[in-house]
Amino acid sequence: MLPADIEPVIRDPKATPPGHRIDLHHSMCFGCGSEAPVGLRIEVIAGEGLTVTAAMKVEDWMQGGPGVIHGGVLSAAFDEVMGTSPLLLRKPVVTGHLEIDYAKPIPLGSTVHFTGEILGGVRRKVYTRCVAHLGDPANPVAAAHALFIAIDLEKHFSGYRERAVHSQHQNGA
Ligand SMILES: CCCCC/C=C\C/C=C\C/C=C\C/C=C\CCCC(=O)SCCNC(=O)CCNC(=O)[C@H](O)C(C)(C)COP(=O)(O)OP(=O)(O)OC[C@H]1O[C@@H](n2cnc3c(N)ncnc32)[C@H](O)[C@@H]1OP(=O)(O)O
Repeated sequence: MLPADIEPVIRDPKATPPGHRIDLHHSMCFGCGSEAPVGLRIEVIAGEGLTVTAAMKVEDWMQGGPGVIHGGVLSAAFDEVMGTSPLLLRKPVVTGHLEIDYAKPIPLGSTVHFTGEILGGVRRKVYTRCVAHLGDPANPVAAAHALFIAIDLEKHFSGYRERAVHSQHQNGA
């Protein structure tokens, strides 16, 4: 999936320091928003270099097959974790392509641990990967690759902002 012309990218010196939450999105986001009525509420933590980590408790409402997580919920979680990582480059992005390998069923009640990293970039394209496990990094339960495209925030959302759902505490993103 990685292109032949992929180039190394460099963490921005002003990026969120390792160990701190990367918190530049909005509170009503399905993936990370603390005020979204339904959502994953994932906190993505900056790691060293081009890495991020996150954890997500698998709640009953995330059920797909009996007793296990729905694949789309896991996909959304991967999207959130990997989509936040380009903020280490101080680049806001949207998802262009996302692919998941589901290796093992993930039981309700478990905690999924994510480790993501930026692999490189080409022009506006940022290539990432992420691995998920349930506590033992040597036993992954799923893995993902995704391509994100850097955007101009104002331009990209200009035609949609009047539809935005706002929290009671802010005017929205
Ligand atoms: C403080 C402010 C707070 C505001 C917060 C709001 C947003 C913040 C955003 C991010 C920051 C924070 C955290 C993010 C957290 C989670 C992430 C979740 C992300 C999502 O869940 S987001 C929803 C799903 N996502 C979409 O809603 C995208 C719909 N889509 C489009 O909006 C356009 O499609 C777009 C913009 C992608 C491209 O359009 P465009 O016209 O700008 O550019 P263009 O087409 O030229 O593509 C440029 C280069 O990407 C290549 N390319 C494009 N698409 C490709 C594909 N699918 N496969 C392979 N390559 C692809 C081209 O081939 C070209 O490559 P090359 O350079 O080689 O020519």
